[in-house]
Parts: sequence; structure tokens; C-alpha cells
Amino acid sequence: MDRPHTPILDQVTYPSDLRRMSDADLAQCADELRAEVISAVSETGGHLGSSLGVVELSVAIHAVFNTPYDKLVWDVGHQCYPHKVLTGRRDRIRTLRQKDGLSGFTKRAESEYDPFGAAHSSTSISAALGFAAARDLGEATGDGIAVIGDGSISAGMAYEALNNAGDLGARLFVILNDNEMSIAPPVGAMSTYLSNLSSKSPLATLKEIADGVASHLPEPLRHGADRARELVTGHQPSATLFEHLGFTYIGPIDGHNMDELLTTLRAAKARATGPVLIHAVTVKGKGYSPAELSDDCYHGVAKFDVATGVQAKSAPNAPSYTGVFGKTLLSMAEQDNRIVGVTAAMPGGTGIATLQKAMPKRVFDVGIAEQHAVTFSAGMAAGGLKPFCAIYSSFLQRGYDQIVHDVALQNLPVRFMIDRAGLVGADGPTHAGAFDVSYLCGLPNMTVMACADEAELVHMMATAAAHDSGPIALRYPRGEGTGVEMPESGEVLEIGKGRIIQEGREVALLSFGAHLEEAKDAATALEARGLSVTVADARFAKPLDTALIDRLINDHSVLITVEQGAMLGFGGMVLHHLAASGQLDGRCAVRCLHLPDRFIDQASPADMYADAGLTAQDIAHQALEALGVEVLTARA
Ligand SMILES: Cc1ncc(C[n+]2csc(CCOP(=O)(O)OP(=O)(O)O)c2C)c(N)n1
Ligand SMILES: CC(=O)[C@@H](O)[C@H](O)COP(=O)(O)O
Ligand SMILES: [Mg+2]
Repeated sequence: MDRPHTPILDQVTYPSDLRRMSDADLAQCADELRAEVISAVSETGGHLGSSLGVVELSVAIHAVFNTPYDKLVWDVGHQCYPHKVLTGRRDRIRTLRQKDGLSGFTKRAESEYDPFGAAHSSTSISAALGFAAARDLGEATGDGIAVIGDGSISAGMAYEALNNAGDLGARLFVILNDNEMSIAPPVGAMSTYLSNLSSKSPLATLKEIADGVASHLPEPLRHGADRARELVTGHQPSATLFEHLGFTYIGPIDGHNMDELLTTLRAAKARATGPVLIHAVTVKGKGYSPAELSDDCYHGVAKFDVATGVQAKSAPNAPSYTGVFGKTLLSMAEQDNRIVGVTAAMPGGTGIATLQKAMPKRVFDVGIAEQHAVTFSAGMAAGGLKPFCAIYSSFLQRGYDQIVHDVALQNLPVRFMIDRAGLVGADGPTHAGAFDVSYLCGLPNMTVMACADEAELVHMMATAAAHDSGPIALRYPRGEGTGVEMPESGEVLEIGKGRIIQEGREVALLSFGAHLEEAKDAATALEARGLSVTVADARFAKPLDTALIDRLINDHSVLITVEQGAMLGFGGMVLHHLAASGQLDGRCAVRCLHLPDRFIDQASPADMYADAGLTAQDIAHQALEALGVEVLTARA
């Protein structure tokens, strides 16, 4: 009878505890760690599939390398839950992605074992090389180790780093975590290359062929076959792409076989004098059948029942902006064959999958390559198509120069569909769509819209489709709409024109985007104090509806603008107009409400907006303060 297992994971607080263990105990530790991650994420939700894919890797890397002196950099960092359990954060792992809890990604401020933060992909090799360069110039730091996925290594930035690392020749460890999945199934020639590389080592394949042929030949010919086999098996496999770039390539190895991992990492650590790429083949969702069997390997899950894998998802109160976008894009594409969709490895998240399923030839998934996605869209626009380039606000930051240099400067009619605009909740500051209005409004030729609800989204998509005179951007938030009545189809809006929602006299609340509901609620609170309030929806940050703004500032004592974005966005545009036209003369008190000049940690979107001072009550208080009304009485 097997002796009852003594729990191993309970003996681990930090990686130094792992380094005292036998290889067998490390393997058991990994099994227990997997169970712990499944249990924790069933309570918190999060990126389960990726984390389960690196359980053995996390144990082996921390057991072999001297972290935190050696710098372990996780690419994206969404797979870091096992790493966090092993590095002194097991007691907080069930606070993951929650207000005042652990970040869902690696974060320098959280632990010395997180030497470099992440969340946007493909940065790990650059960062790890930076640590290696610091070491080689005498800084007190050890090896740089980057763990990067097959999806993330498809991004241009990863090649920039590989190219530089191969040239520098610094001792560096890149562990390619190849689970043949991105969020969706991986795309691109690189993915195909890696699949070939990871399926079998070329030598093994060739040897099998040679053996197979020789065994069927008559004796005299078999000698010739033996000679052929010598040639074949003696044949050096062609160098991999990574070796051509100056790396020592080791692999493919089984990323779940603890012995193989430990042997390989120990040997590489002992012998490496330059950059080494270790190709580990893993399974996304490994060890949890609901994840392994699901289409997306449980990439991002809600809380779930461990026994069944069933996720706790509440019924939506209204359609999601993403869902409305996907359906509307399909219906517009059915009417206009010049409409195409472009996504950077996020067909599901952006909703472009709806068009992709119906018209696969009209959708281009370029992989994690936002820079390419933008300029590719620009080329298609120049070629006469109507590209709807759908990229989350924070990820679009990756393609900013392409927006400036390839789109705006050439005035090409690319339609930027910017989802996850504003605060997104559990993904925290790295994924906050805070800056798109600020970074787009300064660009000549650019038109910038934000929809107040899902019906407005439909109208603004129709407006974008009709806008052939230059680039146009439409931003909308993560999650559900307001439940507003939906139009049969979109009507083309007049560019640069806002709309009055309700007329008043004393206070004007001018909303840009999906904070209109909060503005309406603030108006109700102000009316309860006997004030007369105008509420307007700007619809456009560029070009501004200056006639509307001039009217609001002339007819009211207070003008409050509100937006789900950082300073120098919509409010900045309004203040610039008022200052340039000499209207900031104090007759009307102007206050622009926006996200604060700091990053806001993860929480629910409502809690994050409260932290940002953007609730309906905050808006009302700002108006009262601007009127000189004692806010304390207002709170009573
Ligand atoms: C710049 C950027 N674009 C898109 C994303 C969204 N994203 C997060 S993880 C992921 C797929 C990563 O695939 P891979 O590197 O293979 O890791 P795995 O999830 O398979 O472990 C994507 C597209 C991102 N985090 N950063
Ligand atoms: C890790 C990553 O960057 C993505 O998985 C992101 O978390 C998706 O965000 P949504 O959940 O808003 O689609
Ligand atoms: Mg992958």
C-alpha cells in the first residue's frame, strides 16, 4: 500500500524551500500546486488555462535558478499564479484580481520575485536581456530568464529582443512555453513553424522514415538503405530559426515532465555562455479536464465549480458593447463588401469572431501584432477597402506610431474600433483604456467618437462606415450596455455634432462616452436640490461641437465635462477651445472630470470609478462646489 503522501506544498513559502527538496518531492509539489491553483481560481476567476500550463515549469525554474537574485520574467504574466504561490503569496492567492488584492499579473511593487511587471505581451525577452546587460556591467543581479508563450513570441517586439540578444551574445535564458494556443488557436507562419519544430525533432522523423523503408527492402538493397540511413541519421538537423539568430536551441522538451525539465535547466544553467532558448511543449489547461477539453482552454474564467467546471456567469441585463459591435459589423459587411475586420489575436474578445464565422475571408487575425494590424489596415484602406481595425484601447497603444505615421499623416480611412475604453475592472491598470482619447485627439485628420450606449454604438459604426474622408475612431467600454432600445439599423450622424439630452438653465453636464448615465443621475440629484440642469452628450471629442459648447457656457453658470479617460482627453479639447476663444473668463465656472493622474489598481469598475471621483455623486458635488454651495450640506 502506498505510504500516505506528506504534503509537500505546505513546506514551501519561498523558492529556497524548493531547493532543499528531492526531484521526486518537486514533482509531488507540482501536483499539489496544480490542485491549489484550480481551487484558488475557482473562487476568484482569472487566467486558469495559462497558469495550469506552467505548473511544472514554475517549480523547476525556481528550484534550479536562484530567484530572486536571478530575474524570472513572465511574458504577459497572466500565467503567474503558480509562481505567486511559490513566492510567498499563497496566503493571498484568493485575493487575486480583487480590490486591495493581488494583481492578476506580475507586478514589481508586489514582490521581489516579480522583477518586471507585465500584462501586455511580448516584453519579457527585452526585460530579461536588460537584466543580463546590467549583470554584465557589474550590477548585483543574476541570470535573466524569460518565459514566453507561443502566442506572445509572434509579436514583433519579441524579434527585436531575440535579434538583439543574439547579437549581444549575453548569457540569457528564454523558455518558450509552447502550448499551441494563444487566446484563440494561434495564427501565423511562426505558429506553423513552432508546431513543426515541437512535433518531432527532425532527426527522429528522418530516422523513422529510413528504418521504415529499409525493413521492406530485399537483402542486396538493404545495404544501400543502411548507407542511406547513415547519411540520414548522421545528418545534422537543419538549424532552427533561433540558432540562426545566435541562440543555443534546446528542445523540444516535455514541459510537464519534471525530470526532463530539471535535467535540461540544470545543464543549461551549468553550461550556457550565451543566449539559450529552451523549447518546452506544454498543454494549456493541463491537469484539469474541463479546461483541457474547452475551446479556449479556460483562458479567462469566471468563478467555477471545481467538480464540474461550470462557471458562475450571471445572466446579462443588457447586450454587451462587444456583442453589439460584432453583430453590427456583420450586418454592415453584408451590405458593403468593402468592409473587412482586423484583429490582433483577439477575435473573441473584440467580437470580430461574429464576422469571422460568417465571412472568414473578410476577417484578418494577424496574431499579437498591433503595430502590423494598424499599418496592414492602412494598406487595405489605401487599396480601397473599409478596414474595421478592432483593438482594445490599451493594446492599441502598441501601434501608436503606426496610427500617426501610416494612417493619420496619409489621411487613410481606417476605422478604429476601440473596445475596453475606460476602466476595465479585474485586469487593473495595464488594461485600463485610459489614454486613447488623449493620444488620438492631437492627431490631424483624426475623428474621435465615443458612444453613450449600445444604440449609439450602432449609429456611430454606421457613421464610421460612411466616413471615407479620413481615419475615424470609436471607443466603447468593456461589458454590458444600458439596455436602451436598439435601432433597426444605424443612422449616419453628422460629424462633430453632439446632442442635448435635457434642457436646463443653471448647470450644464456635458458627457463624452459611456458615462452619460452617471451624468443623468447627477442631474437628478442636482434637481432634487432645486437646480435646473442641462445634460448633453458630446458624441465627438474631435472635431468638437464648438457651437454646443459655446451655447452651454453662455447659458449656464456651471459647465461640467465628464469622460471615462485620462486628463488631456475630451476635457482637454473643451478647455483648449474655451481658452483659445477667450471664453474662460469666469462668467461660467468650468470643471473637467476625468481619470486622475495616477494608475488605479484592480477592483470592480464601479469601485474604480469611485476611486477616480467619477460617480454620479462626485459629478453633482463638483457642480455644487462650482456654484459655491457648501458640499457638506449637499451630502446631508
Ligand atoms: C500587446 C498585447 N496584445 C494582446 C494581449 C492579449 N493577450 C493576453 S494573453 C494572449 C495570448 C498569449 O498567448 P501565449 O503567449 O501563447 O500564452 P498562453 O496563454 O498560451 O500561455 C493575448 C493575445 C496582450 N496581453 N498584450
Ligand atoms: C491576459 C490578457 O491580456 C487578456 O486575457 C485580457 O485579460 C482579456 O481581457 P477581457 O477579459 O476584457 O477580454
Ligand atoms: Mg500559448
